[in-house]
Amino acid sequence: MSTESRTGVPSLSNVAAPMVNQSDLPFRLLVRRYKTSLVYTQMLLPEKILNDKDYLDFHLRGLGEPEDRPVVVQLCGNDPEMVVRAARKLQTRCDAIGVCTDLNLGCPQEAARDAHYGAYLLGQKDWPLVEGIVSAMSNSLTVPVTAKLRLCQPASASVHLAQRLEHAGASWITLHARTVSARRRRQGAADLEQVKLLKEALSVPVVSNGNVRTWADVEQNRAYTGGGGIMVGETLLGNPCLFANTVPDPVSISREYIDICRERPDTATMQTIQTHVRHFIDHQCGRRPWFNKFRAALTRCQTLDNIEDLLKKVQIWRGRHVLSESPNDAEKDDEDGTRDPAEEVLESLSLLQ
Ligand SMILES: Cc1cc2nc3c(=O)[nH]c(=O)nc-3n(C[C@H](O)[C@H](O)[C@H](O)COP(=O)(O)O)c2cc1C
Repeated sequence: MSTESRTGVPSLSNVAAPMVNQSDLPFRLLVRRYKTSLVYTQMLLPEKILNDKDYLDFHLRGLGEPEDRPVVVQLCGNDPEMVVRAARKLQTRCDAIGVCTDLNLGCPQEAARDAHYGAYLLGQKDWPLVEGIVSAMSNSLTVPVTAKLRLCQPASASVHLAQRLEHAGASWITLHARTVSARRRRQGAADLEQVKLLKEALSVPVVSNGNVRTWADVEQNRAYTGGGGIMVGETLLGNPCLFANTVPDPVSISREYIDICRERPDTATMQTIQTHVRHFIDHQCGRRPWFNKFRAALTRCQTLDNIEDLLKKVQIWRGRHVLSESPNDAEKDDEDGTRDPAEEVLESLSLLQ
């Protein structure tokens, strides 16, 4: 069945993945400008949605406004009743609610393991619980319910879990086709054969996720897995224009993101904004000799104005690098005593050392 013909299911063709601290409203709005058809929020904690007003207010700010549609709110958790209660608070602000059985990253990885949610619900003994969550949600909510899985172990078991979730009411399934134990977390190729098998076995749409680095990967992934949706995480952080098959100027895209942050105050923390800008610049300039200096200065920025001043400096560094014969010349230029206005502004703010 095509995604378009299924009532209530948004277009799943080009999907921005849920990313803790990185799926903020300004980033969601940015990727939408560049042919991302559907955007997830970061994984939200039901208990905090229900009991922590500041947390709720922060994540509700701007959520589901007309420019932020279609959006999927992702919830984690292992208590069906609590997940449903939290989802009820959010369902008028989104187009679907997703359950996360795919969390395997840094610190939250330990949180997920300790609190027993995310990828730690993929073991067979927990399948009835995951089924119970999906079924409780699909019986109680007015919006479609969806689930995002990592590969089970053995990988072939993923099809059985996904079939059970389809019967429990999931309107589509996303498969991040790597296993939880994949050593370097999100590195390594995704097992697209498993995505293909899942598509053959399910009648609901399947979204393929994992290891897309370029537009060519998007096309190859779609062709190999038999068409349909592609979800991208890390690469969109560096290149938010991936789905438009464009590589943006890193300074321009940083400024565009910052402009959105100004238009939507208090929807992203300073740390989130710094991380986005670092990814944008890193994507194309991570090997430049000045990158570490930039990175250190970025962490010292305290305001959007500070970051914009730093971006002026980046433009100058990049210009020197492009004009210079070797990358080292850019460093030499930097040390030859030549002054420029942006540098003076930054030094007065103690952003450069
Ligand atoms: C910074 C970061 C935060 C993430 N947070 C979440 C999350 O909240 N929920 C989730 O299901 N997956 C999360 N993931 C996993 C991604 O959604 C995605 O499944 C994974 O990165 C693989 O896709 P990729 O290879 O395109 O990055 C996160 C990934 C990154 C890089």
